[in-house]
Amino acid sequence: MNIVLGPLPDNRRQLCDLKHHNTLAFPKMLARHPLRNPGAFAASSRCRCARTSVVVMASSKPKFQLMVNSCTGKMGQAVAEAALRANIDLVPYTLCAPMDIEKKTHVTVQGVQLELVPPAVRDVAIADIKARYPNLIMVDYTLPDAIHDMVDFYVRHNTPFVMGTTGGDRARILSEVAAARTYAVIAPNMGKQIVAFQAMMDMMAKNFPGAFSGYRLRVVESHQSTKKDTSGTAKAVVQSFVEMGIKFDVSEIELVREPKEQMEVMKVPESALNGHAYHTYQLVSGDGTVMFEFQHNVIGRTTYAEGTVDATLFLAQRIAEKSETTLFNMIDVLRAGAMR
Ligand SMILES: NC(=O)C1=CN([C@@H]2O[C@H](COP(=O)(O)OP(=O)(O)OC[C@H]3O[C@@H](n4cnc5c(N)ncnc54)[C@H](OP(=O)(O)O)[C@@H]3O)[C@@H](O)[C@H]2O)C=CC1
Ligand SMILES: O=C(O)C1=N[C@H](C(=O)O)C[C@H](O)C1
Repeated sequence: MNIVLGPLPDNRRQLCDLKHHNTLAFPKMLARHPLRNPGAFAASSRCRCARTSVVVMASSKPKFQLMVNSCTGKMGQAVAEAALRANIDLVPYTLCAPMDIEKKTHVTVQGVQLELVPPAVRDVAIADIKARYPNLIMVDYTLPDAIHDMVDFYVRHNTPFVMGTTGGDRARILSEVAAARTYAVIAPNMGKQIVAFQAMMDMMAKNFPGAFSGYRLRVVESHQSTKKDTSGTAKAVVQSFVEMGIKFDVSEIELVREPKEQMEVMKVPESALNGHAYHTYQLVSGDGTVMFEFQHNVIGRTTYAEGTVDATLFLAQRIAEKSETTLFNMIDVLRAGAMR
């Protein structure tokens, strides 16, 4: 007889199914049962006795270790903090930009020291890090200038990664990562509700192409003055509007980076000048009689950091089950019900 055990939430029933087994014959399996020890339960574990063969398909939480790169930066720091909140094993290293490591060797996240690994030594260091942390996933929030170099690094070392960094040649990045079959989640926005908004716009474009033809689009985005590039989120959303029939080039997106204008025009609170993301998309009909406006305004980094942690958990699950698909975006993570 074969019993195939399905994923959660059937685990309660699974435990009942297991009760008829002689527990002495199955000590290992019962010890690894998700209800007893969720962390240690591996996908596709197999257990046999004289009477019954049990193939366990469920995996509640695959074990992995997370290395958050660029923890000297705002998002790197926020993601590392979110990972600690989620009790994820944080690897005590972080890739950083070229710097003088004679002067600074570590960065601290919530009291945890992470050793800085600059580009000059990272290709050597990674072998040792992978040996010590065999189920390694990396998170990348570096800068548009560094994005291709970082992608090449993850691909070269076949290191699964979640990338929120914007900029670069997105088509080139996606095709390179897909061709290498390196497990990855890549998206310009990790905030759950913003991802849902993007999915909605995408569905509208697919279902009603041309629905807004003849409309004029105005896109205004405001971010902290240190942000050099145009919002990656705005660029992605504009793509859906173009598919809905609107003529618009991403170079027409209006960037607000001046603190005075941010406070007076965009109504950004002073306390958020160093970390905010305000986006407004306004669509007006050709004759000016109809207007639509969509807006998402975010203060701080928490929503993006939490979404990034969700993406790492999702990716760990896909790796554990040896998913045929290796490249994902945040809409995939949302659709899988993997966002808390
Ligand atoms: N997907 C999403 O939801 C979100 C995406 N983002 C994107 O994330 C990126 C980072 O944003 P943010 O954290 O605010 O920016 P920051 O400027 O605060 O941080 C960038 C970090 O990257 C480091 N860095 C630069 N080059 C390298 C390199 N070669 N290797 C390793 N680290 C490097 C910088 O180091 P140093 O300072 O020494 O140069 C810095 O610590 C941007 O592209 C932004 O648009 C931001 C928020 C949400
Ligand atoms: O740099 C930021 O801050 C953000 N960058 C992402 C983008 O460019 O779309 C996401 C969000 O806007 C915050």
